[in-house]
Parts: sequence; structure tokens; C-alpha cells
Amino acid sequence: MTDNAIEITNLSKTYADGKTALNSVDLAIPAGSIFGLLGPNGAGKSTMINILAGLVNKTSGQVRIWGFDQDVNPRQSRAAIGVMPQELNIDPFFTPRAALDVQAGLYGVPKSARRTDEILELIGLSDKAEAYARTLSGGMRRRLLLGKALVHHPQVLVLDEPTAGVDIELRQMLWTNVRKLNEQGMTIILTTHYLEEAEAMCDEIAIINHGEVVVRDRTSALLGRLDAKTLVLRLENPVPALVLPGNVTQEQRRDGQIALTYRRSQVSAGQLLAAVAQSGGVVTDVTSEEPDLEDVFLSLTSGKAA
Ligand SMILES: Nc1ncnc2c1ncn2[C@@H]1O[C@H](COP(=O)(O)OP(=O)(O)OP(=O)(O)O)[C@@H](O)[C@H]1O
Repeated sequence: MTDNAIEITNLSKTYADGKTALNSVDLAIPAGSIFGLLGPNGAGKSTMINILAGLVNKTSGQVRIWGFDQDVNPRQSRAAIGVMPQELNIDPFFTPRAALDVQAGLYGVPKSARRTDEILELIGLSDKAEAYARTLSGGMRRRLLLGKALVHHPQVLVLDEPTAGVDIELRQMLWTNVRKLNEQGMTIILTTHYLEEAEAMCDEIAIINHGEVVVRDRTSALLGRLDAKTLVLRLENPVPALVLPGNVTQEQRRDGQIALTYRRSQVSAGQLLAAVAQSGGVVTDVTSEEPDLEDVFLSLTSGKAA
């Protein structure tokens, strides 16, 4: 067991055309976590995943997977990681059972150590084990890709946009599987464009922009970084002019409620409610809205103030 499943040090990648996709990236991913890799299109996520998977050669830097340096122990570091890719690259003439067996063979898993039936069960394809892949639905193919990433029992599983364009049922199934694998001790790294998904699934998140890690933190701490907060009030009677402390913005919602957005560092919810009462407002209901990951993401990748 190692503390960090992945240790990336000073990692850079410049493609042959001169495009720098990663610029001196340092990133440690704790063993046992579900770790989110987020960033706008072209940020460098796929490049990083492809380097981890051994599909793209880095220009410089060091990558350790499960304690194995990619350059010193290429075989062990490759054996420690499984990648579920974005594209549905499945041989149409193989059955799911054959596809899993071939993949296990590629990784040198001896027949006695293969868990083909267990994996088929996990991905819900036991009853399709002998069907030609070309007869499988898109969702089934995607599940087969997850199965293929698991044949060599990797300690680290990378999911590259696993739920892009899939229906809710498949998404739920994928997440149930991912949680189950994580509970069994597998470290999960996932890229997603669905920030809600990252917020719900990931313990920690790194946001990449222009080939650099702009932030890396626990998901809860990232959300806590944002100072803005909103109180939504329902008042017994309309109040013509609320007198509020400076810097509080007021918005009339369509349902008659009033949203007050304030900075936690400047004013408290109690002070705000007291100011409403002093202005003659009788509050009948109050809820609060927290900033979400999308706010954090936008503030870090577009330079917009949080
Ligand atoms: N094979 C390549 N040759 C040249 N440039 C490339 C190559 N692959 C990626 N790039 C460039 O490197 C940068 C990072 O791309 P990458 O695919 O890693 O980003 P990404 O964060 O995965 O984006 P997306 O979310 O769109 O998949 C982009 O500017 C891209 O155009």
C-alpha cells in the first residue's frame, strides 16, 4: 500500500507541432480516493490520462503509479492502472466474454486468475456474455469498456468522461459500480464535464487550465472557498425599500421571494435578517443557497471573480 496512488512531478508535454499541453504539473492523488480531474476543453486532461495509461510519451517529468516509476518499472506501473476510454473502441466480432479474455491475455493474466464471470456480473452483461459485440447497445458497449479496464485487477481505475451522453439509468449503474469498486479499495480518477457529478462523487478535485493545475483541494474545501452566499426570503408583505448593509445585492424572484446575495466575510446572515426586520419586513420563510462547483470552476478558469 502506498499513500499516493499517483505521483506526478514536474510533468510537461509538448506535442510534435509545438503545442504545449502540460506545463510542469505536480499532482499527487491519494490512494483510496475518488479524484476528479476537471477543466475546460483543451486544458490537458486527456494528455495527462494518456500519459498515465502509457499511450502518450511525456516530454519531461516523473510519473509514479502505485509507487512504480513509469521509466524505471514500466511493466509494474502499467499493471497498476486500468483506463476506461471515451471512445467505444470495441471489436464488433468479439463476444463480451472473448473481449475480456483477450484483454486479460494482453495483460498476461493467467487463466486461473481471470475473473471473467465476476466482471460480467458487475457490468451487468452476464446474459450477453456470448452475444457479438456488434449486437450490443451503446450503453452495453460502454459497460464492456469498464469491464476491459478491470481485467488485470488494477489498483487505480481511470474513467475518461464515462457518462458523456449516456442515459440516466446507465449513469446510475456506472456510479454504483464505481462506488462499489472504491469501497473495495480501488482508487478512482475521473474526468467529467458534469460538475454536479464531480461534486457528488469526488472526495478531491484538481482543476486544470492551459496545461497547469490551477487548484487542487478537497471538494468541500473548494466549495468553502467561495465567499458569496445567498439568502432567499419570503416576506409577509412587500416592503418598498429594504435598507441593507453595503455590498448586498437584492433580486426579486419570480415566485415573489427576495434573494439577498452577500459576502460571508463582510456580513452575517443574522445582521442581514436584522436589517430586513428594521426595514419593516416580516420574514415568513428563509432558505440559503450555497455556491456550487460551477461557480468555483468558472471563477478559476475564466478569471471571473467569485
Ligand atoms: N496529438 C496531438 N497533437 C498536437 N496537439 C495536441 C494533440 N493532442 C492534444 N493536443 C493539444 O493539446 C492541448 C490539450 O489537449 P487535451 O486533449 O489533453 O485536452 P482535454 O483537457 O482533454 O480537452 P477535452 O476536454 O476537450 O478532451 C489542446 O490544445 C490540444 O489541441
